[in-house]
Amino acid sequence: MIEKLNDEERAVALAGLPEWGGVAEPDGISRSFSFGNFVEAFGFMTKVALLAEKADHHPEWSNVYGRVEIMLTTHDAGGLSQRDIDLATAINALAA
Ligand SMILES: C[C@H](O)[C@H](O)[C@H]1CNC2=NC(N)=NC(=O)C2=N1
Repeated sequence: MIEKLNDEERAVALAGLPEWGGVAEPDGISRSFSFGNFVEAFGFMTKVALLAEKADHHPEWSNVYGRVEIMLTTHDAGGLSQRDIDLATAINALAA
């Protein structure tokens, strides 16, 4: 069973993900991505979807034209876990 990160683990993880901010409710992290148009944004979402499915860890997200908002939390743990940090790191690599 995956567990929530403790305060120290959380601080270390967030320091390594400066583009991501903490979300209180639900306990997680979020990042906003901007693309030039809808096709680029949706192409990015398609890549994230494949990553997420492979990891069996799925984002809560929204898209408006070229903007994609992603929030990561672990339902099974009731908050932020290492699985969110791993997925955020992989998403950052995709967006780089
Ligand atoms: C049954 C299934 O494996 C679980 O519900 C997985 C799927 N994707 C998930 N995604 C996220 N973000 N949190 C989870 O706890 C989670 N659990």
